[in-house]
Amino acid sequence: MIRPATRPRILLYILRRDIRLSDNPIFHHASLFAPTNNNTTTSKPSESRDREDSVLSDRFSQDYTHLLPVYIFPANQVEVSGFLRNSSDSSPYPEARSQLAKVWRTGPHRAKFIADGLWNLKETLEGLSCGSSLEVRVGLVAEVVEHILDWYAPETDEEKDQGADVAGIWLTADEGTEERKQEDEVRTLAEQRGMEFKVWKNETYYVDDKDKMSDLPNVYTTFRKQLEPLRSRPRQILPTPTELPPLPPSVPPQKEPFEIPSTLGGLKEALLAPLEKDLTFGLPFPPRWPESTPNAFPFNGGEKAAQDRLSHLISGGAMSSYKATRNGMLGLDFSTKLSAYLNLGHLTARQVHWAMVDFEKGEGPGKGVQGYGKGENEGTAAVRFELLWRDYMTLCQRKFGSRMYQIHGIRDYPKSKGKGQDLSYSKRWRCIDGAGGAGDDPLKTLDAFTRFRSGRTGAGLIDASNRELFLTGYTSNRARQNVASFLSSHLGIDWRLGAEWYEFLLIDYDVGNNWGNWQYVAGVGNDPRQGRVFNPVKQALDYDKEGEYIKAWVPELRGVTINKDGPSSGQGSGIDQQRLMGLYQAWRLSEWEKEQLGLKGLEWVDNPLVRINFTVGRGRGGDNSGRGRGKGRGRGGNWRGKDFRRMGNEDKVARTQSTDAEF
Ligand SMILES: Cc1cc2nc3c(=O)[nH]c(=O)nc-3n(C[C@H](O)[C@H](O)[C@H](O)COP(=O)(O)OP(=O)(O)OC[C@H]3O[C@@H](n4cnc5c(N)ncnc54)[C@H](O)[C@@H]3O)c2cc1C
Repeated sequence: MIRPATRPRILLYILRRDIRLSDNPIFHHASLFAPTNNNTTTSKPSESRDREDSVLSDRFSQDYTHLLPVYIFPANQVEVSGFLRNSSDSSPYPEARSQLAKVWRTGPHRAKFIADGLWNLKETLEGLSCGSSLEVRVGLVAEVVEHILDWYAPETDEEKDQGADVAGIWLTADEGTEERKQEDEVRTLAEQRGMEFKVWKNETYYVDDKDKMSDLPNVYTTFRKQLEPLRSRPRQILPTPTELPPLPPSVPPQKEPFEIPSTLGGLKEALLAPLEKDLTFGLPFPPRWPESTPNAFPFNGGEKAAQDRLSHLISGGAMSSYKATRNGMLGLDFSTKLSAYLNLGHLTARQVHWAMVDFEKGEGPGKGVQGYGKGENEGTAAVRFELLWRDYMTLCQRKFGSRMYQIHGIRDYPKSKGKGQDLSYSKRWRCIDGAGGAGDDPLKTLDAFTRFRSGRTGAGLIDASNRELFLTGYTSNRARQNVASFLSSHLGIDWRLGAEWYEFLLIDYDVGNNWGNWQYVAGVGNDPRQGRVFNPVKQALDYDKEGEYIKAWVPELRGVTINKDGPSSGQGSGIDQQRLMGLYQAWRLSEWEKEQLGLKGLEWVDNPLVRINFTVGRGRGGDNSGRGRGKGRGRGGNWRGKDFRRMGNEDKVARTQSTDAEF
């Protein structure tokens, strides 16, 4: 049928975790429908590499006159009651809380970061001066899409002449099970109405050339070896559009009973209002910001902020020194802090790769920085290695689907005599509903989980990390590994509670990366060396050598003096390690010192959840063999098995007793 040229043909673009204009296949393709279609690229070296792969060779049967980009806050994942038009209205949706711990699914830190990203994109689109913009909606994704389609659907002949057709719906693939369900529902709507429907590949991957998930190895190292050398793998990035089809002449409003604020401040307020009704988030002793402790993640969300961060990492030399600093816990640049930008789609891993290539070739910013123009260095190689971990966890999400969220994880246990897996081989967990088979008292388990969340376990490193996470939405990879190991191994608590808590708080939360990493550390995921346990005292000695991180976030312990010129216990550092023991676990301080520092009577000092008996000093109780030393991705320095053998010759501490949770 030939339609009148004036009748708008709308392409509906449902944005999800692809909140950027650059290296975005949907915006790139939509730009081909722009009225003048004279797209040019920006002149930055890393953005000027046109791709010639299959994405660009797609041809579309439709042509579109208008582009309607819509971002939807999904009501099952983000609490949307703050968007209600009238305070007397109530939300038609249940609260967006997690299944087990019933905590919010999206906390304040991530909510603000998402809002920043949306506003930045909206302003960027409007800045193109071609009539484009971004619309924000709240609700269940399929319901919102249906509302938009219904609003445009003509009911009378007159409307048919004046109206517009939504002729296609595009969105970017996402691997979570809920996201896949959304996709299916929207596909059904599109098919029912005879529209074009296309799910575009998620372009934030570093490589992603695995189409058959049965080919994905269950061990990361095998996967990585298939792809090495990593520097030669990534595809080119897409040019940034300079013109897009305009918004349709009229745009459906947000469905009642909600309304969308017209400013960034208003958007944040609406997102935060329900969360701020209880700022303790259910904790009797919520962490408070310690005086003079800086935030290690003071960044705003958005494509511009992501690009600024990337430039800073390259020009300031942090990318090149990454290998040496990545296990840090304090400060701005010990690691890239790009995860949130990548996971919300403000940046792609390929943009990171090509920016590093420019540096390595001496073509982009960073002149004068060590390694400029000298090819791949230890730091840039290590960043690529980690970006591939991100791919891998995301692909595991695609491969294993809902098994990522099951208590027994993705591990294959032997078949039982009848059918199915014989789960008697698997670990028993302490659960807050008592269903984990550990014979625990659910109330005590809940109490321990509450203390864990509050940063009041008595293990300094764990408490510092959990307080930091609560207050900032970020904590380092080193700290995350210890925290996850502590909850799942030392406390024996259902690791999924920890994963839900992280989902609530992390700015960089990503379904595959969060649940995959929790499984990995809890020993039910794809770690080929199962049963590893991180010893948080040993780890603190290795990575918080002077206790600065613990003191930063657990201010009650700032009075514990560490003699830097004292006997070094053979470490040669001059740090008195006996003193550190009291910082790493305050129960080890003398009664006199506890009294002096006002620590007496604090539950986490007097009754820690776990007492890790640990001796410092060469040759005391340790096994110097170095057997079983951690290899691979820097997860070493941890302890394996019941006897907690020393893992490396460099270790000067030995654990003399096994630990048991004291609850
Ligand atoms: C229990 C636990 C939960 C985690 N949850 C998440 C999560 O929800 N989202 C998330 O992005 N990462 C998660 N991680 C992985 C890792 O801790 C973060 O990616 C990293 O700390 C983010 O900081 P960064 O960007 O400075 O990382 P960098 O050290 O600078 O690494 C560069 C990039 O590589 C990727 N990366 C690094 N380490 C990992 C890893 N172990 N697994 C997958 N990708 C990695 C990230 O995209 C990161 O931005 C988790 C790790 C653990 C142990």
